[in-house]
Amino acid sequence: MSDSTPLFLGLDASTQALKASLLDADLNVLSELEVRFDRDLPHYKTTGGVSEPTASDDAGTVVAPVMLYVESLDMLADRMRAASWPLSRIHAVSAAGQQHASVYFSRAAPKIFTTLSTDKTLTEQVEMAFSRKVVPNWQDSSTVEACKAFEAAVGGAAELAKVTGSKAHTRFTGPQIYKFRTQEPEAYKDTERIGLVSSFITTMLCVGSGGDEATVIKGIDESDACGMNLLDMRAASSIPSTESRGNLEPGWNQTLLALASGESEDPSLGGAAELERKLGVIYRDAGSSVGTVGSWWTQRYAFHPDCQIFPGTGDNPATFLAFSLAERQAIISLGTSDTVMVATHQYVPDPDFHAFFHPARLPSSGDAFFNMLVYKSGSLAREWVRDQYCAADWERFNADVEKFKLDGGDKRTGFYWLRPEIIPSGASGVHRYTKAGGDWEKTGEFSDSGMNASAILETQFLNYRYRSSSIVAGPSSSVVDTNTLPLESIYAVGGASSNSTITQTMADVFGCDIVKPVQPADDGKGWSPANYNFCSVGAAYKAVWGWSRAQGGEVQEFDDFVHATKSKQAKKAGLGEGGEVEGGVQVICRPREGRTKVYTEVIGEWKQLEERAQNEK
Ligand SMILES: Nc1ncnc2c1ncn2[C@@H]1O[C@H](COP(=O)(O)OP(=O)(O)O)[C@@H](O)[C@H]1O
Ligand SMILES: O=C(CO)[C@@H](O)[C@H](O)COP(=O)(O)O
Repeated sequence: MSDSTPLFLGLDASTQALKASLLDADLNVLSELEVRFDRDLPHYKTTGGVSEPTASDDAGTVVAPVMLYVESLDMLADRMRAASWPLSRIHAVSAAGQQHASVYFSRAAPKIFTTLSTDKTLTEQVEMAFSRKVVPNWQDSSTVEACKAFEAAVGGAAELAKVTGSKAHTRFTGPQIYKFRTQEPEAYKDTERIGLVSSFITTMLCVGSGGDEATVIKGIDESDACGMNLLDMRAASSIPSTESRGNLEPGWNQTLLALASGESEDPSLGGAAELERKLGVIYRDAGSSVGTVGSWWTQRYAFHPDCQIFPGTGDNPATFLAFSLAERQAIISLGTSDTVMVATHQYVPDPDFHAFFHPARLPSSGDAFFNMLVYKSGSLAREWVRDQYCAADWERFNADVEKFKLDGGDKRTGFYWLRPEIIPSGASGVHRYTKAGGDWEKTGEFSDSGMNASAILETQFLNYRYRSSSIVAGPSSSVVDTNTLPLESIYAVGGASSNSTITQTMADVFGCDIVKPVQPADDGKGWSPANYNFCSVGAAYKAVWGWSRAQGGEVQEFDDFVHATKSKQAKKAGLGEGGEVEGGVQVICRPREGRTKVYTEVIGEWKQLEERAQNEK
């Protein structure tokens, strides 16, 4: 790499850390850095990135101090400089932020953000730029009343999902704004703008001295806006003439804005029109720059004055971008919670899961979306089974999965909802069923405790397969076809994807390949697993895509751009494809002969049992 080649930065402001990835124009990840909130900024006294609840907090309140995020930016910038990252060669930056969480800018913010001194840190200068000192975290569940009001306003959970892509969720931004406006009307009045974490980081990248007060606070990315319960995602043609959604396309739903802003309760707060103004523009083209890096960054850290800033997006949309999914491909993240993301060209709203706009589509291209399923009972539930029944040992857990996996004989299944589950909604408790010839019967414990290991994995993957089938079938299909395999391949990521018994079971249940991304090894002698932070890397891919478009070359769809650039990357590294590596992706598990049939035969009955278990006390 010569000393003048352009570099690109992706940021990920997630729950527990602010992370950065440095890439070159061929999408090679060169280096990564992070600031971990609990460890590196202990004076904010957070645990897992969030504050201890205070006596005055409502039940379920989970927040973090906004200045924690500001100070993490100061610290990250210092770390990038200390690690000798060539900041002056960074040509474009894009950020990702934890979804749903909102940041409240005060009336003083535009002035503060355009009159900063380079000699001082952000932390020393911007405290008064926020009308709310805390950021409600995505784990917050204190807005149950607001959620009820949101669903009632449009005719129920299914209707709200049709309008906004999701039923009401306590963590979503609309219900959070409703709560803030109700509990702190004066602070709401003093709020100039409301952003998401992604738009807040994007804004902070543009601050300095001498900028334009009117535009220094940036708008909200269209894909991230889908996590707010405020954006009307319906096609314009399907909106009844009696409903309006403002001037933008797609735009904020006016009924929901009126509700969140308390239009009928306290007109002095400005109603829907004022809330719409506070939310600002929606960026429809994530590959179009929102401005250049602010003078605070150029003067203090020697960023190049032409460095372009691209709209920030949510952490899940950014992770989605790191994989450029084709239709019928999915990402399954086996982390603390399990998350499934499936790409689709149809808008598939469903109260069980979330629909988002594709986070990097050309305005001229057709519809593109992804659906996301979020499960609380991911690794924590698997760990519980391991600890209760498998001597707290993954090796033993794996051996039990193999020994007791379902076959053509006696059947058993279990549901392990240790905390109230998201899908199916509100399901809780541990429920086990067996079938030896006749009907399924509820049982206390299985005849062999090792059966729990296979039961939990099989039930989790049958669940993900069943819901993936309904996404792939599209909105018009009322019956889920469980005989057809929904997916062609799955990217497995997250901590538990290192366990090959788990990924093999996933391959068997879904009947498709499980893959992982690879990149040219540092020694140039082959491929190595891409173990980078996919979220900040996905954000950086978007910055490279947007920057390349601005260079006047051929305008490509994001996914085509990433595929073409990666093949170039492989060619440059002298690496051929073939064998287990194709398109920068390595197959790690293939379904075993005869195994998928076992699951296809049982999935219908399994679904009925899931409904039964959901209704059990
Ligand atoms: N060998 C393994 N087998 C199964 N699960 C594992 C294994 N190693 C790690 N995990 C699981 O991975 C989880 C952490 O995943 P990670 O993606 O790091 O989480 P997050 O990013 O959500 O904090 C742990 O809770 C653990 O149960
Ligand atoms: O709420 C959701 C998705 O709906 C979470 O996935 C948040 O987006 C936070 O993610 P992390 O900070 O844990 O990565």
